[in-house]
Amino acid sequence: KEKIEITKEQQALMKIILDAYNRHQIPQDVAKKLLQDQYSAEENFLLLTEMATSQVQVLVEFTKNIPGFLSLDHEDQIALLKGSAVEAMFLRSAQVFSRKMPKGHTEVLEARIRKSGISEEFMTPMFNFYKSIGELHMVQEEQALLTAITILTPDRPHVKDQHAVERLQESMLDVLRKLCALQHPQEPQYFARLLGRLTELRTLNHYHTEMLTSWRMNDHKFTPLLCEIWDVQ
Ligand SMILES: Cc1cc(OCc2c(-c3c(Cl)cncc3Cl)noc2C(C)C)ccc1-c1ccc2c(C(=O)O)cn(C)c2c1
Repeated sequence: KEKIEITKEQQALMKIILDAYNRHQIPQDVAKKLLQDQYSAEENFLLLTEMATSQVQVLVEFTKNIPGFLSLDHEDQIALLKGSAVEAMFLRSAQVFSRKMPKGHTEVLEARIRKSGISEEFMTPMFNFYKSIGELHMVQEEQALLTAITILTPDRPHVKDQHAVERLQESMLDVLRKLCALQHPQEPQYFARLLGRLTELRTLNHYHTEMLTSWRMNDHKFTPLLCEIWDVQ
């Protein structure tokens, strides 16, 4: 039985990532609106757009706290953020569904997503993903590391120095691997299951692009920040 040891510097890295993950959350007033406003498809779309915009801001702050990220080439930093935003947001909203929010909020949020102009064909993979994340019962550290690993994916479009990104991602993957082994000793394949979710996440990118197109076809407007990060309009 190999002795799994998380080194001092890996513990320091873990603490930085976890603090950043917990420090940046959607402001309560935005989350509270979930329960108040009306339920028309229009209202729901606007609320979801507001949450997505707030979530992108949260994501940028989190990313800036990933050790080594700010030392990357500046254009690569942008390419990584644009390339991973949708996946990181699906990961976050899945985690919110599976655990974080007070009971009532989850149903309300699901109802709003289901009635916001997203066609059925994208609902199924989205809620299947939410369910598959929920079934993992990830601890905060695992969620934070998985988000950082998603952001540090080297083969995003337009990334020039992929090796520099790979090195950062590999150090995160090593900590996550050890953490999984320590947290789930009786489930040796748990780490592989987590990485499998990252593959499922990539398929959601494709659906999301179609979702954006269909919203735009119905003349839905996005905020400047979403237009910039998702290259729409
Ligand atoms: C739950 C959701 C949805 C969302 O995006 C909403 C959207 C999506 C889309 C869709 Cl529907 C599902 N998953 C990912 C995408 Cl990105 N695609 O386009 C839009 C808008 C532009 C209509 C953005 C953000 C949250 C979200 C995230 C975190 C929290 C949170 C906390 O951290 O404590 C509390 N609350 C209420 C949260 C809500």
